[in-house]
Amino acid sequence: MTIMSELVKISKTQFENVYQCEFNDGTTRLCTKNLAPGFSVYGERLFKVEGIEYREWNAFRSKLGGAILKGLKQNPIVKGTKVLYLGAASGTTPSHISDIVELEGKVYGVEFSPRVVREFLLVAQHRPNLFPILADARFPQYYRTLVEDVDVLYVDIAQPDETDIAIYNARFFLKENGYMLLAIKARSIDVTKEPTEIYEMEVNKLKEANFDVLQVVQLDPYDKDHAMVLSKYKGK
Ligand SMILES: C[S@@+](CC[C@H](N)C(=O)[O-])C[C@H]1O[C@@H](n2cnc3c(N)ncnc32)[C@H](O)[C@@H]1O
Repeated sequence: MTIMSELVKISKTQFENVYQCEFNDGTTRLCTKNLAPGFSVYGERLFKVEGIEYREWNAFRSKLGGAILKGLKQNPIVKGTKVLYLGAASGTTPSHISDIVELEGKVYGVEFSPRVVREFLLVAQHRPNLFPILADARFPQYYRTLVEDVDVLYVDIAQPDETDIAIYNARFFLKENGYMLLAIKARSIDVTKEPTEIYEMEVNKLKEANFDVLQVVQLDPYDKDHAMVLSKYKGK
């Protein structure tokens, strides 16, 4: 475990269970309380304050972290939230969500690459609220018996038809008035169009599928040509 000696101050942010850490070199970082003390997931720094261990949350490695720093107005993920996460990869962002929802919440992480899921399983070993599922998000019927209805659907699969896949999963699992966080990678959808044009196209798909779009946060410089769309599901 790496203990940081130069941490000078830790303070709450407007978001539950998300903190701001200040270091003596003048830098600030987001951080979360480590639900799995002693374990770093992606090489992030760990440090203890008054007996509680925190983890640095690198916004260059996590689009939710980037969205928070770029002005996300509301984070629907709080203590106790049940989340279905599509595109969990090796668990970087899911691990911070696992910290935020604490043991009262659950994070079901769907990932279709077996190699990556093996790493995700190691992360989940120390986190009882994290449930890895090896499956293709295009076919929610294969994991419908493993996942309950959720408060939040988080989607980060960088596929050209990602928004359609997200909407399809929402119909299976997202509670009425539940929230969706959709990370859009403009270049996966159409390299010939301006990113803002693509965000608008995807937002229109959400509106047609009965979502209220609450905010579109552009993630540059943390993720170039990406946006995070926060929306609320009005039901089937
Ligand atoms: C950009 S990465 C996700 C990073 C991760 N969300 C994080 O912040 O830690 C996208 C992931 O989605 C996965 N993926 C892409 N298409 C998928 C699909 N149809 N079903 C499940 N996973 C998929 C890829 O294998 C990849 O690991």
